[in-house]
Amino acid sequence: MTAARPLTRAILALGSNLGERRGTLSAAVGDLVDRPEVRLVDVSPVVSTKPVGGPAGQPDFLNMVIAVDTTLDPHGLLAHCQAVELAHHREREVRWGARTLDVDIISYGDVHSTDPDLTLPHPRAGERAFVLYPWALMDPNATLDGRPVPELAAAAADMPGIGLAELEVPGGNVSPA
Ligand SMILES: Nc1ncnc2c1ncn2[C@@H]1O[C@H](COP(=O)(O)OP(=O)(O)OP(=O)(O)O)[C@@H](O)[C@H]1O
Ligand SMILES: Nc1nc2c(c(=O)[nH]1)N=C(CO)CN2
Repeated sequence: MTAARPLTRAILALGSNLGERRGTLSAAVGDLVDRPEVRLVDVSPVVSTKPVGGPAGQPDFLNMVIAVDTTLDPHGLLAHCQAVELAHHREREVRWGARTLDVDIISYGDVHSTDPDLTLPHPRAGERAFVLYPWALMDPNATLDGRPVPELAAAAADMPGIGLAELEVPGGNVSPA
């Protein structure tokens, strides 16, 4: 008999700038936690953000983050996130191009990895207000590599393009475990 993996806290970032963005984010949160190995711990507000990088003329994004506790290993969690992207018709054509749904793993416990298929923490998270700002709203005490997320958010270059999209969030805020 194999021992069950311990629960690990992971931070996932979701973004959508094509289609019915709010409905997609809401459904994706449901899909991400619709298996016994993944439990929803916390949900950020949804923010409206200007596209950073990628082709010009893209629509604005809605972005949010969630915290989950999971018994999946890091690659199992990545495969699950990618399956949820595919279920929402995510296509990979242009780097940083418009997409119905993007799900990135921002952190997985305190695991560090330089594997290009799964770099942890996410290599660009510390500069991205579209990740840091909703994360700081969800958890003002959060840290990324030992640095306070609210400070990183305030310093992020894409901050001026950001605003709260709505305070009603998919799934509603749930209490930390
Ligand atoms: N922490 C991570 N979370 C999600 N994907 C990752 C991570 N680290 C590496 N990857 C790899 O990045 C690849 C490209 O992912 P994706 O198409 O979502 O990139 P992107 O969202 O366009 O850009 P970015 O990586 O800058 O967010 C994935 O196939 C995945 O294997
Ligand atoms: N505003 C915004 N810009 C982006 C986003 C995103 O989610 N929001 N995702 C990207 C690649 O992951 C690249 N640029």
